[in-house]
Amino acid sequence: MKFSKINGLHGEVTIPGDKSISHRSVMFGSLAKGTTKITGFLQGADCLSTISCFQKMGVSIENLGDTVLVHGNGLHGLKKPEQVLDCGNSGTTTRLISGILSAQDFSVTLTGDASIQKRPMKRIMEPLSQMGADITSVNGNGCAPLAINGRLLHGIHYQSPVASAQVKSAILLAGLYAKGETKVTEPSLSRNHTELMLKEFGADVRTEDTTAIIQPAEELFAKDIAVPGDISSAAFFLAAGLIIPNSEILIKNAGINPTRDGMIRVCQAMGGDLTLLNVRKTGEPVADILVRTSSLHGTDIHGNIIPTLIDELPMIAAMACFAEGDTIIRDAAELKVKESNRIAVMVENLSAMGADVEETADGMIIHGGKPLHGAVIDSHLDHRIAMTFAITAALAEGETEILGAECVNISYPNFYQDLKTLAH
Ligand SMILES: O=C(O)C1=C[C@@H](OP(=O)(O)O)[C@@H](O)[C@H](O)C1
Ligand SMILES: C=C(OP(=O)(O)O)C(=O)O
Repeated sequence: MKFSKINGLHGEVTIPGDKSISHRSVMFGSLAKGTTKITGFLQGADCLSTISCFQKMGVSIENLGDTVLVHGNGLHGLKKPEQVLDCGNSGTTTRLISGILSAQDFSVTLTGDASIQKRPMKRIMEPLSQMGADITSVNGNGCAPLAINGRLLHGIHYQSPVASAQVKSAILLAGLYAKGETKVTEPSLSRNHTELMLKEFGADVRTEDTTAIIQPAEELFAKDIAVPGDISSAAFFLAAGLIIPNSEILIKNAGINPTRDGMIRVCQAMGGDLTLLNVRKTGEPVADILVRTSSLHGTDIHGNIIPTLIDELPMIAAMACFAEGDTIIRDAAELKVKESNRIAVMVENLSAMGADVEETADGMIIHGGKPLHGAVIDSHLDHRIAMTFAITAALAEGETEILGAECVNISYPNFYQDLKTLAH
């Protein structure tokens, strides 16, 4: 797909549903008694993989488009699937479902696409095994396919070496079924949707500092969920509105959970003109964000803020190319184990466009201010990389071609249409 310069963005864009919350709504709804009505569900390929996995385990799920009805089977109502469960491209599906499956009374094999089969699963296999789970990597490489023989589990207190909501959630979900209390302490707080939502479904879960604590549950109960817009999807238009000259856009319905709002804080620290309007609660806090073209300056991004903007770092790195001075991103080694190695892929592609950017062991240094030119960009079939470069191309001289651009269907199927509408 080919992209070129944009002279300004104007108008409004309504952000599609949050991917993390959409996955969890289907999972927790499937384990609850009664019907969970989900509105604002993200119809991205990852969330459809989650629906398909639970349907294969006997849960009746009606996908009506924006609304999804999950007719839950109760905490102990999943059935052994007849086929292998295919998690597609979704790390969230693979890791969270593993926590649930470790405690069922059947065996199952989980797999996914070529990218999923390279992503690290030891990070969940180790703590789940400590809880008594029987979970193995079929090829012995610590990656999917995973063979899980459901077992009786017991609670643990796990000190996670990484701030990862997927690791934390896998353990908490296993903890729903375990004997005794389960605790997860992480080095800094990752997104807390599992804790907030499981509580709404009736589980006894609480947070103390960076420790999440769950008690075993007898039942979960259906709960209607209004999914807020995904701040990680909004991030592309936040950046675009700030860096594309002559822009003024209203980004509607963005979730602003404090464990996810690092992008907003970084844009402000760089001198971005952002105004949060109509701040409200639809389960989680939500706002409309007014963005205007701004002169940005470089910043230092490291420490506890990293998990709150982990998926936004590719876009932030590209945005920093248009800021005055240096932007230093540290403590972000997790980027290497996403859908692609997002440090290497960002440095490779930004450099191809003429940017002055250095790869470091746990991040990047971006020397802003160099004019960019069009190039052929390999998305490595990573949706965040494709969207980042569709925006970056809007500021580059000449044409940019993005290979594998259709992979945006993972998290934002209408992304290119929305960009086109704002550009007119
Ligand atoms: O729990 C979640 O929904 C997610 C957690 C993050 O992954 P990690 O837990 O691996 O950091 C994030 O990158 C991913 O897009 C979604
Ligand atoms: C890392 C991501 O997702 P997942 O881990 O669910 O594949 C992402 O959406 O950027």
